[in-house]
This record gives sequence, structure tokens and C-alpha cells, in this order.
Amino acid sequence: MSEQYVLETRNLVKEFKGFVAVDDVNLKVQKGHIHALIGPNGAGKTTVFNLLTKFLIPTRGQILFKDQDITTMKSAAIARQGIVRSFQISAVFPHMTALENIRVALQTFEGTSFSFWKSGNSLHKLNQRCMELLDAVGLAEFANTTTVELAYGRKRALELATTLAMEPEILLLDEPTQGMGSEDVDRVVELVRKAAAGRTVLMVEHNLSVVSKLCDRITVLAQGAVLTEGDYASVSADPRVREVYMGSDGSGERGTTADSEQSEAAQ
Ligand SMILES: Nc1ncnc2c1ncn2[C@@H]1O[C@H](COP(=O)(O)OP(=O)(O)OP(=O)(O)O)[C@@H](O)[C@H]1O
Repeated sequence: MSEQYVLETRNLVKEFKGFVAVDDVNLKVQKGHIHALIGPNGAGKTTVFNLLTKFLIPTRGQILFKDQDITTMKSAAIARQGIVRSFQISAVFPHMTALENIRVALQTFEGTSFSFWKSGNSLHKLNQRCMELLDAVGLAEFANTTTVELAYGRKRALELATTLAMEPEILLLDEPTQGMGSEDVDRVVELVRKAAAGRTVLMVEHNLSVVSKLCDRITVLAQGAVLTEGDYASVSADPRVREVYMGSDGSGERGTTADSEQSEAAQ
């Protein structure tokens, strides 16, 4: 694998009782890119994502991170390596404040005991880092707001901040704008752009306008296999892509929910 690719799949296959949900997928994510995985409902996007983040075990094939075979690595181990998933899994505790949520994320990431942070200087440093992360997602003024009181878009910003606390090298975003109104969508686009600075992002996203604004490269999946790949202009001009989208509901918007969220891998 060339140095330029940080994440790669080789002939990745996932079968569910003989049904091929992911069919021989070769994905290459270039370092520094925002890369989107798109495709109509049931194309296999979530399943690929769950394979990459170890929620599912591949039937065949390999997953490589910076040349290292991580196919059999557990999800906690890959997170420590720098592959971190955000969104769709609620990573925030509703009855804690925004700042407390970040603090928990940082403490979990550091793996340090609470008593360590209690010692004067380190507690100060910890709070400083919490405020930096809140500021990075535009939530500094909500530091002491209980999470349950935050508007939906802000909750997702907080989720992103808890993810950034883990200092990911690759950020995996699962439908970051799902269920949002246009104002929140614009805010998330800006957030993702900001969060992507200095790192690589792979995202599943149904909103093609978001994809067009953010992504350097797009992989289109259809019926579990890669249909085509390229930048937004080339992919959106491809008649095969139009055809698979027209063949679903025409909008590229989610219509059905797959039942693939359950983790197979030992946590
Ligand atoms: N746990 C499972 N058991 C059986 N079939 C599954 C499972 N998870 C997913 N599938 C099937 O695999 C196919 C791909 O599903 P997947 O959720 O990956 O598609 P998707 O592209 O993410 O779709 P959507 O856009 O609707 O979320 C679908 O036909 C789905 O029904």
C-alpha cells in the first residue's frame, strides 16, 4: 500500500446467512481527505462502516490501517490506534453538563483514574483542555448547560467534541447530518470541515449537498459492491450513479433502517 492511503480494505466481504451485504469491496482512503461513502438504501454503507469499526466481523477480506492489518483487532484497540467513530451512537450522558461530558471522554481516553485528575495542576489542565474542545465545536458558552437541554444540533456538536478528545487520526462519521434541519446541517458542515483539519475523515452521508460541499473523494456503493469512485463532479455525472439512485427513492435519502447496528465483535 502506498504511504498516501491510511485506511484500506481488500476484497472485503460480509455475508449474513448467505446474503452478501458487502461484496468484494476495495476501498482506499487517502491521508488528509474527506472521503464519503454513498449509495442508495441497502447499498451496504453501514455494514462497511461497522466492519471498519469492528462492530461486525468480516466474512472474508482484509482491513489495513497505515499498512498494518487490523482485520482482527477489537474496536477499543483500533480506537487507541487513532480510528474513532462518531455520530449515530450517542456518546453523551444527558444529565451531565457539556463540560462534564468532555471531561469523562478525556479521562476515559487517558485511562487515568479520577484521583489523578483531582490533583490541583492536572485538574486545571484537564478543564482547560475541555474548554478548548468545547470551543472547537462552538459550545464554549454552553459549558455548564446540562446536555439534555441542548438543541439537537448542539448535542451532535458535543458528540463530535467527545470524539475529538480521543485525538483521532481518522474520524469515521456516520450520517453526521441525519435528522437535522438546514440550519443545523450548515453548522455541521462547518464543524466537520474544521474537525477534518490535520486528519482524515471517512463519512457515510445521505445528504448529497453536504457531500458536494465537503468531500474530496466519493465511493458509491450499490448492492454491496463499489459502483464507482471519484470526485463529486465525476460521480454525480455518472449515469450509473443516477440510475441506482433513481432505482431507490430517487433522493438518496434514508427510507428504511437496516438492522445491522448490533455488534458482533467482542467489546
Ligand atoms: N444484521 C443483518 N442481518 C441481515 N441482513 C442485514 C444485516 N445488516 C444489514 N443487512 C442487510 O444488508 C444490506 C446492506 O445494509 P446496510 O445497512 O449496510 O445498507 P446501507 O447502505 O447502510 O443502507 P441505508 O442507507 O438504508 O442505511 C441490506 O439489504 C440489509 O437489509
